Amino acid sequence: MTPAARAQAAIDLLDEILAAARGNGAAADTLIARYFKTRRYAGSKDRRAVRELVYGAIRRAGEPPVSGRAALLGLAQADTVLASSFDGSSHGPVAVTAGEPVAPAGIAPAWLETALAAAIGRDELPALLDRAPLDLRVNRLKATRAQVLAELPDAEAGALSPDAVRLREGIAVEALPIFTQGWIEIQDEGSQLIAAAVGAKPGQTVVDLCAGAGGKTLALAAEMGVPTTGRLIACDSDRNRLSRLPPRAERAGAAGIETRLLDPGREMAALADLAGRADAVLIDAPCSGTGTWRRNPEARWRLTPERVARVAATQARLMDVVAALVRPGGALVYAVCSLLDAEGRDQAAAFLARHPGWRAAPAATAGRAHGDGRLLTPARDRTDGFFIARLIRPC
Ligand SMILES: C[S@@+](CC[C@H](N)C(=O)[O-])C[C@H]1O[C@@H](n2cnc3c(N)ncnc32)[C@H](O)[C@@H]1O
Repeated sequence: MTPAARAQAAIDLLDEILAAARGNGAAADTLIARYFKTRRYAGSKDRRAVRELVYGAIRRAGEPPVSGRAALLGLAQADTVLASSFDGSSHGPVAVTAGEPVAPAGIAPAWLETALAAAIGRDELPALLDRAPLDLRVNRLKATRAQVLAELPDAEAGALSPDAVRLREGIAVEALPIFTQGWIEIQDEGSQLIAAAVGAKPGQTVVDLCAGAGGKTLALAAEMGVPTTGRLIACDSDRNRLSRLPPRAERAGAAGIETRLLDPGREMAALADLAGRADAVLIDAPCSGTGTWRRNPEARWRLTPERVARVAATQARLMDVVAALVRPGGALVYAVCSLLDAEGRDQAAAFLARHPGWRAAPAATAGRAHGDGRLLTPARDRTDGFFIARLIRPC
């Protein structure tokens, strides 16, 4: 592909990504993969170059641009080579006309910038869109961090989690023998700290309420040394996600994890037998994902105040419902990969106000104190953005 043809491909993709953002369609990565599936003439260098253009344009535009072309013209403002590809050549973008819309540069839609700046300060906002490193979690059930580092000469030990290994450059981790043998999982170092905040121990009963495909469940299993005399119960309302957990657990050597599919709004129907019996319950709650823009920068084009309010209502409901599972003196660990106070600090404070006698305990050693929990941010902690609170039921 010529540079101009690559630019036109990026414009077409950006149009698709914008339409998906408006209509709650597929993620950018999925759309890019689909696009190239039907364009076999594009070689690996073309794909990489188009992807760079697409993500560069997405990262640069805080507000959703009016079109893919406006997004790429915005990126071209600081890139003369890209600007010169708007030359009207065949397969390339038509030449620029006077007064054409150009997407303004920005971090996020204005309402989100204001809300995030209130939580973390304006200085930290640009790092929300940095390129994320690739973090791995060493599976203690199968290997030590020293063994994994010996297999990955370009990796370094993570600074915050004892199991973290960080790669500066993305590599095809899933093709590595140490992956197929279950020594490692792909997991952001901040996510590893959420699992650690649960403080799960052998012999305990631990519930992972929103386990998804089990990223944190497997970290909990490694802490508990499964199989043990304890119980680890992974739940989710999404059958597909939850069905991906058993094969991962098998690879990780984490036998004995129970899975339970929950009916949203009727979660306790499947959990009643555990009432008052859990040493710890982790709610890795569904959230707006404002802390993960390093990986999904177009997610900020999808958010609306109404969406945040909806997800916040679900978070509060889940906390109230499953508090009943926690035994006296046990812990409810609440976490979101969002930096909005409406989903983090304010949720923990409102829960404590609604549940007299419960108290907040230290949730992690990393990050900064924020209300009744802790906040991890890309700028200060070099992790995705998270809020974590550890709430203790009265004895
Ligand atoms: C942040 S994700 C969890 C990620 C997962 N813990 C991990 O480490 O990979 C939130 C999860 O909450 C689930 N969820 C949403 N509503 C739920 C509900 N009412 N009960 C249980 N899970 C729910 C979603 O399906 C999603 O998998």
